[in-house]
Amino acid sequence: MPRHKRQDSDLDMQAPWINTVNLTSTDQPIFSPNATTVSSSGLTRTGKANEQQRIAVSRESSMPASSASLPPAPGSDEGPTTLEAIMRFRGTRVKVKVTATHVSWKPLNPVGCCVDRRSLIIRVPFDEILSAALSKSTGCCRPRENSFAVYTFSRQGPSAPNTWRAEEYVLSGGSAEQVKEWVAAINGRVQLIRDRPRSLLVFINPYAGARRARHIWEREVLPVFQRARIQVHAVDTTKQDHAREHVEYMKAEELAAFQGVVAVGGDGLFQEVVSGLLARRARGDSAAWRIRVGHIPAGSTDAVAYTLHGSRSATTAALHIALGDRMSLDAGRIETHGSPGGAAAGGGGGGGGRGTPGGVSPQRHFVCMASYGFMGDVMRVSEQLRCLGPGRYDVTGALQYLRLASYRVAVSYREAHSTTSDVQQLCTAQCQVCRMAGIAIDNAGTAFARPSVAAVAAVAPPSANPAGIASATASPAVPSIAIPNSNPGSTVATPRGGAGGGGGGSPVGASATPSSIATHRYHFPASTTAAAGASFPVSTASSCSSGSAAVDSTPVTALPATPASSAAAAGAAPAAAGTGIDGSPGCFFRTSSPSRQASSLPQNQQQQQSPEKIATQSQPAVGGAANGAAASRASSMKAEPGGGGGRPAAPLPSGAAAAASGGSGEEGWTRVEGEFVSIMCVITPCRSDKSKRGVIPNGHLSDGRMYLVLVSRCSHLAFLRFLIRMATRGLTDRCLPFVRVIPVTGVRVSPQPGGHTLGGCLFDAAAPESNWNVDGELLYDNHVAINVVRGAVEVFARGVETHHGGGSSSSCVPIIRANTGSSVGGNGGGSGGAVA
Ligand SMILES: Nc1ncnc2c1ncn2[C@@H]1O[C@H](COP(=O)(O)OP(=O)(O)OP(=O)(O)O)[C@@H](O)[C@H]1O
Repeated sequence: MPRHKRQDSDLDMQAPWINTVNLTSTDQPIFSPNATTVSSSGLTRTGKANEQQRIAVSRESSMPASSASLPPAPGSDEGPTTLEAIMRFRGTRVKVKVTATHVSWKPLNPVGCCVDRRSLIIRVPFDEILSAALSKSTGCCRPRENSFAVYTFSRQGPSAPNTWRAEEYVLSGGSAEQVKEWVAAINGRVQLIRDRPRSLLVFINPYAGARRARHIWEREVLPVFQRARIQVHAVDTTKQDHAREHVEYMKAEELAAFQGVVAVGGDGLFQEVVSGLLARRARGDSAAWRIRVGHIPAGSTDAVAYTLHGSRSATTAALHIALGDRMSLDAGRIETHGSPGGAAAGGGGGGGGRGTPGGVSPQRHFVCMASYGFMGDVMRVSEQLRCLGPGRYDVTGALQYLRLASYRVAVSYREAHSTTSDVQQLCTAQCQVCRMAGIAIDNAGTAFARPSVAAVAAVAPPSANPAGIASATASPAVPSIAIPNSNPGSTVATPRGGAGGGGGGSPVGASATPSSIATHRYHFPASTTAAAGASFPVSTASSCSSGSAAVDSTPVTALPATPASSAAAAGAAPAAAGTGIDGSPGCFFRTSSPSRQASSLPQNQQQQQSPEKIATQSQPAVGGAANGAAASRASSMKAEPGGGGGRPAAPLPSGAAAAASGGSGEEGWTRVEGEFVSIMCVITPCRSDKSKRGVIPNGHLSDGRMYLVLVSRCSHLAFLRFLIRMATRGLTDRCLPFVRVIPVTGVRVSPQPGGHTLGGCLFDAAAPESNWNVDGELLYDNHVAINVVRGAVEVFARGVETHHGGGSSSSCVPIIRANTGSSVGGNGGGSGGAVA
């Protein structure tokens, strides 16, 4: 057999050297300061440490050109050099070193003027190495024999620091024995790194994007996984919801065999995997907690991968997975619950298995954005034009721009705490905002930092897990808002779902009445972000005045959601304590119509004043009475013609009044009603090719907040400015006079009677309402409640890195290695990492 053939097979060998190296004595563990005790014979007691020991020993016994345990360089924190040898790299003699943290080499002698010396100076930390293997490469300047490859990656430099490419550095040693020794040493160290996945379940959507998912998988991803010695179980999806159902209903022991689930496709496929995992967790399956999710971008938009990695490169995403990156990611949970019969309007009778027998409010999760209005319209039409491929979004975007419909909607939101530093700090790999948010909430009762099964059960539909409800009630730390199911017949229908009639849907049913569900709420201080923009005629007042974040453990009655129940509560309520208008503390506040408000506005805002009406209230929610009072006050204020506070008002149409009570009757909730071109809930920065900095550049991956973006009815020119702003610089509060960006933790949206207005030349009578576009998937019920689930899933990602220059492969700022072990600076990082 030719030599290189034999070397080929070495790639798949799992540390063959372990049982063959002759052990001699040594007195210290070499590769990890935390290694286990070394016995007098030089043998360590655990398998893991055994490897270390053998590596340590082997370097003494068989390295002709090696020098053992050199003293650390002055000022070095990398420990002693454990291996050293003279080898050849790209035809040049180099001195190669292995320390506790990295492998490095540099030329021994001055190189010729035609050779870039910097390209020969390489330093690769172990946690950036996939593996080492006897080299199978042959080439004009690569020796066939006695060489080995170090598989790692490099960053593309300042222009695209977050786009990585796989690298293979080939070093040739003096003898076959020496080369094997080095391969063993490097692999032994790499295997000590925690959290590297060993086995992955992979879903490939062959129809995603430009239908290149299979190609991308085979050409770009599989080679990386092979280099990292990851076993894969790949499944081609055959229908919509295939991945979700597979993940949700596969046996627990089967799932437990994997460290992660990877979606090769678009955002929709990723969302399916997340939904499947969360559904398992809601059922109390603890195995689902340790499963990480990865996204290989092969879809049309790929906002998830772009947001997580700052790049849309499939190789980059594969490398993040292979390196075992780990971080928590917030998800938005969107529940439909409002429109009688509306949920079924999408057809499909259950959307390929997403139906919910028993009429439980169906849930969807998103990790980028849920949007109603413009984006929903774009998605609805583009789903019918999938034959155009990814370009369909441009076509339908242009059509919807011409149409420019605005929709009458009531929005209630619960504002989140934010500080000036929060809104100035970008979410990068070492994001302090996300970290501090976790700490703050941990201190407040370990509520969100790592949601317990009970916490998830508490947000599940009531009868799905009665025990979960009990847990939530008993634990004051669970900050969930229970959404009563007011629409027993509601289902989510999906565009391509078959007439499933609910088959395969979540096996839950609703039996508890809203009032039986005890919930607990956070109280956050008033938003300084909102306060900073005082010229916008929207009240920043809310009941969030309790100072630092704290958990209110007082059970409160779940909100009435139906117009009927809200109206009843309103009628029974005594007057509430809201006083003062336009700046008066703690009371209702409303904006007047553009013409009435104009005199009190700055010049630029007079031109394009939004028509929405705002009602907030700040008195504590004490159940239906307060809610009703708030509703009744809000109703009268909204109908009041003068725009000032406290004056008598004509009653609103019944629909509007009912909607007011549903949202504003609770402490900390603000209600907005108006005509909007677009409503978006953005939970992460939401980066994509179309918005490279992100829709919300200051959004965070795991801070427990999302951003409510309200775009009021405006002219075509104004909306074009909005689109350009979103694509180039991203959105901030009041970046345009008709745009609000509000950090929130909960949102409820109800389309209002009055339907929509077409601002443009295209008439679309079939769409009096828009649709929710949830990370690229359509929802067919427009009455929704959206909440943040902090740290809902763990993903194979580290966040966007900040480039700091430098010439080697590691040219970015150091990353918090939450996923790596011991000497690489790891700080632990959750569960699941297995060391072979
Ligand atoms: N084999 C299949 N046939 C039909 N639909 C599928 C199949 N596999 C997955 N799907 C569904 O197709 C939808 C779109 O898939 P996906 O998100 O992967 O691609 P995309 O829409 O082109 O990309 P993006 O979401 O980034 O725009 C998802 O709802 C997914 O559930």
